[in-house]
Amino acid sequence: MNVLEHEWRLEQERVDEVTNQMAGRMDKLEQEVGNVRTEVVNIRKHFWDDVSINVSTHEDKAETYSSMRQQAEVLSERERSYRQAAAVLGKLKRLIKSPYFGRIDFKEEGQGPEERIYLGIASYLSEDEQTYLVYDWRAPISSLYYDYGPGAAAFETPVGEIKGTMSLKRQFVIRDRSIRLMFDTGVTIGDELLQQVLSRSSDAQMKSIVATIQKEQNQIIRNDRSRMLIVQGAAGSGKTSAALQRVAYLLYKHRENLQADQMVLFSPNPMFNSYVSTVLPELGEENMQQTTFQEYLEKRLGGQFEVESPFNQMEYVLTAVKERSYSAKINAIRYKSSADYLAVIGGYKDLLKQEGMIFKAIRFRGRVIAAQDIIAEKFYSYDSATRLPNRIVLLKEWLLNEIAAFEEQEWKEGWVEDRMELLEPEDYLRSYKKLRQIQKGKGDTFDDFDTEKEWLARSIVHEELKPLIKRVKRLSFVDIRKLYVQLFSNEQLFEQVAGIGAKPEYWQDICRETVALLEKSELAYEDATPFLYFQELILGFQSNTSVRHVIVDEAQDYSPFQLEFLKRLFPRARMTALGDLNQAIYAHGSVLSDFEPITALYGAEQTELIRLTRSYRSTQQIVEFTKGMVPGGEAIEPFNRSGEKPLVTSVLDHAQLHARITADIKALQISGFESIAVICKTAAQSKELFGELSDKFELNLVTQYTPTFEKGTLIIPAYLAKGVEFDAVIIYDASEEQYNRESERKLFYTACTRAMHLLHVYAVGELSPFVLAQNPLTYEFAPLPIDSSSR
Ligand SMILES: Nc1ncnc2c1ncn2[C@@H]1O[C@H](COP(=O)(O)OP(=O)(O)OP(=O)(O)O)[C@@H](O)[C@H]1O
Repeated sequence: MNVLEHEWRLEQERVDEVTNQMAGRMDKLEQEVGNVRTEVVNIRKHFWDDVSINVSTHEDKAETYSSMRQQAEVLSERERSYRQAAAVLGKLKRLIKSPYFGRIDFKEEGQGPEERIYLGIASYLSEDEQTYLVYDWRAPISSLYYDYGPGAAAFETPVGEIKGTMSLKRQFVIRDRSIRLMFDTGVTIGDELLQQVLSRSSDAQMKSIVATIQKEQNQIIRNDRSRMLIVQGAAGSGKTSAALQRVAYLLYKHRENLQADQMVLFSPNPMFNSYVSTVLPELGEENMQQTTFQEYLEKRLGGQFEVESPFNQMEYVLTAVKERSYSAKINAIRYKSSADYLAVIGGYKDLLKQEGMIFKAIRFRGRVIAAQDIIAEKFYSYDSATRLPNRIVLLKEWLLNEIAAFEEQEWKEGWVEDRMELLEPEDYLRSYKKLRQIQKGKGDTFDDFDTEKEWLARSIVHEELKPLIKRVKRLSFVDIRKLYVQLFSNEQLFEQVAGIGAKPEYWQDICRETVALLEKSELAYEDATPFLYFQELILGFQSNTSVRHVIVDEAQDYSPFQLEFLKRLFPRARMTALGDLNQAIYAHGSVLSDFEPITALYGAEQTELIRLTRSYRSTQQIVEFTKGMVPGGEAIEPFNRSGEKPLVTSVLDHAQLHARITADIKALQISGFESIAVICKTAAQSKELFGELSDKFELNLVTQYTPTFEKGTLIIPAYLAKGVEFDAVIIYDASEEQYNRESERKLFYTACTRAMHLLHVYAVGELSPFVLAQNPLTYEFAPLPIDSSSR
């Protein structure tokens, strides 16, 4: 038997020993969980049997109360034990099949013997609770595994750095309690293991990467210093993966005072949310909150406006190039997402402190309770040093008093009497009964016809005024919409806050379009965040102080407005912003194209930037082909995993394109590719292609409303494929006509970088310059067929 075989046998013996112990503990726990469950059920069933109820005297009442409390405490203690035992059992069920994935032998400088440390997804102690048989991958000592190879090594603990020497680093793949693979590794965590992991086929759900976290990713996961952590990473470099393991790490490190629902992930679309939702549960943690920025905007503005979705905006940007209003729209999008416009909104708010607020008159049945100018006058009579939102609150109180004073008189009006006569007998009776109850409480008698009539009249007025009072309480007397419109309809005002010459190109068109949409109660996507931001500056920010950590994926697609908004919305949270400049596909450009706005959010001293340049998703051949498409791409390093070169095929027309793609999909399915995506440029193109191909095989069309990510063959617009990956990618039409403008470069790059193992690019006619510019050695080329009979 050679050394390796001998070692393998010893390790398997240990696996057997540890998992046998686990099995023993699970048996005990299962029994315990069963017993506690029965107890809980019994206590609930007989709760009142053991409580002595006697309320005759004061003492008896106190005794009854204390006996009830005791019983409730017993119940909640038992429920707690049940939950705890069930959680441990759940953890063991996950651990037993694959108790650990790594081992390091480490000797601390100047301290006792060398220690063997085994790492798994959770820690596991020996029966006597003295020895860690498995360390949680998030324990301080576990970082040795990710940061060092054999040799001098050190790790941070809450009490300082511990130095020592690592003599062995070993990796395992254990399935069903048996070692399937075992490697002794160098500094990078086992290329062999990573090779294995990365050559798997893609999945409908993202996988955890704890066994193969790379050193630079570990820096992201364990970074707990900065208020803002920015990760700029190449496509497929593991930004999302690192962020999710980071959530798990933070939940572990701060388990005493951080819960999963205090962390929020902002994703690019709902489908992505479903794609990543299993990673944390796989690691034994509860999921964090997940949302999209659009969902938040809908929640806040959906009642007032029809808010355009970012995908509809994107569809317009990609398809309407030839429309007359196109350039104006693009300029509007850019300007309204810019730091300049953010400053304009801030300046406008400052101006409104002094003058210019617009209110809606408070009217009731056509009569004015408080006129616009009176409200404005009242507003500006408050101390100008008081913040706008506080002045609005004072104004609200004043208006409510005005309404109350109005109500005091209104019941005498003729319409009330008319209304009373129309009351149905049941309504009358109900009011009468209610009134009697109230009178009884006051100790008065109620027998006077006039009092009854007055009361009834007052209650009619009060009911009628309720909706108005509600609107005032919601502060809808502030005419935010008109105030916002002013910026685009009052040139002098705009110049006053923005300065002369600050207007973007196509200003007149932008103004016309903005006003027209708002009048129809529609809000373009580029206006939605500025509008909400402006509203909150005036009415006060709604903030969520319980959230402690915000993770923004695809942060390059967020405007400075949106980031500023998130900062204000979660004032007590730290932020992790993950992005890739080269995937900034929205027309408003990218915050990360210039780190300024994002760094400025919390200031340079509270901000850290980590770059990831190694790409893990795609084969070396795919990375070599795609990296040349984007500026700075030369810094992207492929992981050493080999595959076929991307295949670029030119076809004559769409009929031929469809025939080729159909044949390609069939061949890929036969070769066993489980997830195949045909990536189109737009939703419109995807829908059309789906119409062409859907009767040929099982096919799914992904739209902005698709809630979950499925395996199989699908058609998807490029911008919805962000963040996800497929075994094989077919680019629908990489022709010059489709991908030519500079703004389409990043979209094309994003589409191509979704491929893990295989990339096939088709084009009708002339190839896109983004393909032509690549080194011809990085791809295979099938030129235009001369003979169209090959169709
Ligand atoms: N350390 C790792 N071990 C194993 N797999 C990894 C590792 N890092 C990344 N991967 C894999 O690489 C792929 C890409 O990872 P991920 O989606 O997190 O990258 P990303 O940077 O967010 O990509 P993109 O910006 O292109 O959406 C995933 O399949 C992920 O599981």
